[in-house]
Amino acid sequence: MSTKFPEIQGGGSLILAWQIKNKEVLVVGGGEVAAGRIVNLLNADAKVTVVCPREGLNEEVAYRVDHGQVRHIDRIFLPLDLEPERKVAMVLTAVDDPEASTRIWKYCKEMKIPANIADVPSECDFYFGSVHRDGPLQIMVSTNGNGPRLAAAIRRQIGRMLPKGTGDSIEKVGQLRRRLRRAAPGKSTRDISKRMGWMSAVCDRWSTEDFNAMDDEDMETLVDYYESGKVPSFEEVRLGNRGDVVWEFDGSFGWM
Ligand SMILES: C[C@@]1(CC(=O)O)C2=NC(=C\c3[nH]c(c(CCC(=O)O)c3CC(=O)O)Cc3[nH]c(c(CC(=O)O)c3CCC(=O)O)/C=C3\N/C(=C\2)[C@@H](CCC(=O)O)[C@]3(C)CC(=O)O)/[C@H]1CCC(=O)O
Ligand SMILES: NC(=O)c1ccc[n+]([C@@H]2O[C@H](COP(=O)([O-])OP(=O)(O)OC[C@H]3O[C@@H](n4cnc5c(N)ncnc54)[C@H](O)[C@@H]3O)[C@@H](O)[C@H]2O)c1
Repeated sequence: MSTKFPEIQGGGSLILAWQIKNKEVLVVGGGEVAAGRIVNLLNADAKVTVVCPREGLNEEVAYRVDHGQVRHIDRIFLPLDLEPERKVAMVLTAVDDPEASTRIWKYCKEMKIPANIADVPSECDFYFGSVHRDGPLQIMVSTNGNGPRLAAAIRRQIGRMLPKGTGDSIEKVGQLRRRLRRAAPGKSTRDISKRMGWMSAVCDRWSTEDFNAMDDEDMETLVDYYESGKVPSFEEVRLGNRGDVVWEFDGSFGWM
C-alpha cells in the first residue's frame, strides 16, 4: 500500500548521537573489548572509570590508566560502583565471565542505568556500531545484531567513497552557522526560518571544495549577503572580496 507518508519498517534500532560529554561512564573489565569501548568514550569526551583488577588490564587500558585518561578502581565490580552519588550515566561491560556479566546487567536495570553487555544482545539497552570518523563527521553502521564484521567492512567502503576533505568542509559549515547566528541573532520564528532557509540554500549551492577554500574574509563577505537573502556562488564571494579567483586556465580565453 503506498501513501504519501513514510512507510514504517519496524525491527530497526533508534540511531542517536548520545551527548555523553562530561558524564560519568563505568567500564567493567580491562581487556581488548574494553580498550575499544574506552577509545569511543574518550573521543566523545566522557569521564571514564574502569573497574578491573590491575593484573587484568591489557597494555592499552593500562596505558590509559597510567596517563590519567581514565580513573581506575583496582578490583572486580561491586554494586556500590553504581550508588546514586556516583552519578553513573552509562555502564559498559566487557568481561570474560558471563555470570558476572548477567549479575551486573540486572543490577544496572535495578538502578535504571542504560547498559551494554558486550556480546550479549539480550542484555543490551543499546548496541555499538562500526564508526567512520572524520573531524565532526561520524557515520555509524549497524547491522542490528546480524553481522558486526560486515558492519566494519561496509564502514570502510563508505569511508573510501567520501570526497577528501569532507570532515574539514563540515567544520567550515559549523563556523559559518555560528558566525551567521552572531551576525543575525534574531529569535523570532521569522528570523529563525530566514536563517535556516538561507543556510540550507548555501549548503545546497556550495561544494565540499568551495567550503574548504573559504577563508575568514570570504566567510565574512558571505555572511554580508544574508540580509539581502541572496546566496552567492563561491566565485562571486571571492571576486567581490579580492578579485583574485584562480580560474583553471583551459587555453581558450573563453572563446571556444
Ligand atoms: C560493530 C562492533 C562495534 C564494537 O564492538 O565496538 C560490534 N562488534 C564488532 C566486532 C565483532 N564482534 C564479534 C566479532 C566476531 C565475528 C562474529 O561473530 O560475527 C566481531 C568481528 C571482529 O572482531 O572482527 C562477535 C560478536 N559480537 C556480538 C556477538 C553476539 C551475538 O551476535 O549474539 C558476537 C558473537 C559471539 C559468539 O559467537 O559467541 C554482538 C554485538 N556486536 C556489536 C558490535 C553489536 C552489533 C553491531 C551490529 O549489528 O552491527 C552487538 C549486538 C552488541 C554489542 O556488543 O554492542 C565491532 C566492529 C567494529 C569495527 O571494527 O569497526
Ligand atoms: N562485541 C564485540 O565486539 C566483542 C568482540 C570480541 C569479544 N567480545 C566479548 O567481550 C567480552 C570481553 O572480551 P575481551 O576480549 O575484552 O576479554 P579479555 O579476557 O581480554 O578481558 C576480560 C576482562 O574482564 C576482567 N574481568 C573479569 N571479571 C571481572 C569482574 N567481575 N569485574 C571487573 N573486571 C572483570 C578481566 O580482568 C579482564 O580484564 C567477552 O565476553 C568476549 O566474548 C565482544
